[in-house]
Amino acid sequence: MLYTTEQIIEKLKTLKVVPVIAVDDAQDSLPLVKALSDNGLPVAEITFRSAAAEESIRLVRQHFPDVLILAGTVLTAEQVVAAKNAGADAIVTPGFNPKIVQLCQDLGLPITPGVNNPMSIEAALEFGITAVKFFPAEASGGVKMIKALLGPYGNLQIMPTGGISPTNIKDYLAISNVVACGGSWFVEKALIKQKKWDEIGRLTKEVVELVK
Ligand SMILES: O=C[C@H](O)COP(=O)(O)O
Ligand SMILES: CC(=O)C(=O)O
Repeated sequence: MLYTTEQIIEKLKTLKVVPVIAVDDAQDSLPLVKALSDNGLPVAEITFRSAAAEESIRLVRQHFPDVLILAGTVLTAEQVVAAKNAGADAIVTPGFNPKIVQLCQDLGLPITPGVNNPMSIEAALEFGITAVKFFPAEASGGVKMIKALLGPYGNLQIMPTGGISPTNIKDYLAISNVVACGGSWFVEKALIKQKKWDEIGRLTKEVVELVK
């Protein structure tokens, strides 16, 4: 089913954490998403940083119909179409690309574009978008920068990503405009490569407990 942006944001608010993943072998996405889902995180941002992204989204959609799938690192129109056809619930981009935003809006596909300054935020507002990714969060000034941006742009709903870890995630989530944080520390490429599903499950449980 197609969710609205509002429904996606509501789901993200309950989940609080979004695993940002890149798998080289699409088959790995199944035990990976099972480890996440079984341990309290039925969500994955599957990024087009690997050639296996489209197939991974398709497999996860087939095997885990209830898992929220965000397609991440979407940089081209072709990737938007591929992600939609494979069954992604929403598109996430690292930066603000008006062509990608327009295409998603034309397709009725929710998009959370990346912003990290007033200029990109105002570009998003021009498209009627108030739910944004703040990327790269830590390198762009982190919690301090978000608080400064919320002065003029107090109605934003924000998903910080980039440099989030167990040591700072609670500081981000303490800001009421932050709906969820993206992160890869518990789904690192090395863990996936070595098929450490139990370890990923353990780390997932840890982060779910941490943000409760
Ligand atoms: O760029 C990487 C992803 O957006 C997630 O960031 P991270 O690896 O710092 O958690
Ligand atoms: C970082 C991010 O938001 C992305 O790659 O989509």
